[in-house]
Amino acid sequence: MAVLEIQNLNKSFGGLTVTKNLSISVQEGQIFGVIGPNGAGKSTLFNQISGYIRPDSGSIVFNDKNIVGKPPYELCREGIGRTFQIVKPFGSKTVLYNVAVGAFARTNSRSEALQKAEEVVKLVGLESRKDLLAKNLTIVDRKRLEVAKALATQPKLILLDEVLAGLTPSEVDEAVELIRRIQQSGVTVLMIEHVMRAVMALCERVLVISYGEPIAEGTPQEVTQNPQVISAYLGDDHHA
Ligand SMILES: Nc1ncnc2c1ncn2[C@@H]1O[C@H](COP(=O)(O)OP(=O)(O)OP(=O)(O)O)[C@@H](O)[C@H]1O
Repeated sequence: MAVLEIQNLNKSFGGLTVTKNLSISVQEGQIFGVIGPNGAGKSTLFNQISGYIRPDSGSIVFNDKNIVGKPPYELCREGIGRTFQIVKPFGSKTVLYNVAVGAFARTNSRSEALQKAEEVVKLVGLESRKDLLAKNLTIVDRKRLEVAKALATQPKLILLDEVLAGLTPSEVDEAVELIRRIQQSGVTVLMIEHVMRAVMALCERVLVISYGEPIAEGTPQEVTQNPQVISAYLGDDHHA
C-alpha cells in the first residue's frame, strides 16, 4: 500500500523550476531515497510534502488524503515527521526537553510527553546525554537529536533531510543502523542523502532529481548505473 503518492508535482520560484512533473509512490514500510546534485530541488520537495511550500500544481496524497494546502502543524498531526538540514534545537534546554517538545504534537500531558521522549532518546542512542544542554552536544548527537524530535511526533512517515552530512564513516554506520531501527519500528522513511554508501545499504528505491526534474527511479543499483544519472553527477549538461 502506498503511504505517499505524489503525482505531476510542479513548483517554480519566479523563472526557476525547482520541481518538474515529479511523481513517486512510497510504499508502507519502505526506505525510499532521493538523491541529486546540490540545488536539484530535493529540500524543496520535502518542503512541499511537509506543507512549508505550496506546489503550483499536482497532488500529494498521504494516507489516501490529498494534503496539498495543509499547514505543517496539521501534517505533523496527520503523521508526517521531518528533520531539517540546518538543526536548530533549543540550545539552553536539555536534550530530553527538546525531544519532549516534539511529543507535545500528540499529547497535552507533560508526563506522557516526557515518557515518549525517554523512549525516543533511548532509540536514537542519546540516553546517557539526555540531561545535557542541547548546545553542548557534538555534531553527531545534534543529528540524533534532530531525528529524535521528529520521531517524538510519532510519524507514520519520516522525512530525513541529509542526516548523515558531516558524519565520520563510523558515525555513518551507526546512523544507518538507526535508520534501519526506525523502519523496523513501523515508520516509512523518505530520505534525502548524499552519502551513497548509506543509500545503497538502506534504500529499496531511489529517485534521482536534476534541475528539479526526475531523471531516474529504481533500485540503488539501477539508478547508479544509469548513464543520465552518471552524467548529472559528473556535471555534464545533459539538458543540452
Ligand atoms: N524560497 C525560495 N525562493 C527562491 N528560490 C529558492 C527557494 N528555495 C529554494 N530555492 C532555489 O531552488 C533550488 C533548489 O533548492 P533546494 O534547496 O531544494 O535544492 P537541494 O537539492 O535540496 O540542494 P542541496 O543538496 O544543496 O540542499 C535552488 O536553486 C535554490 O536556490
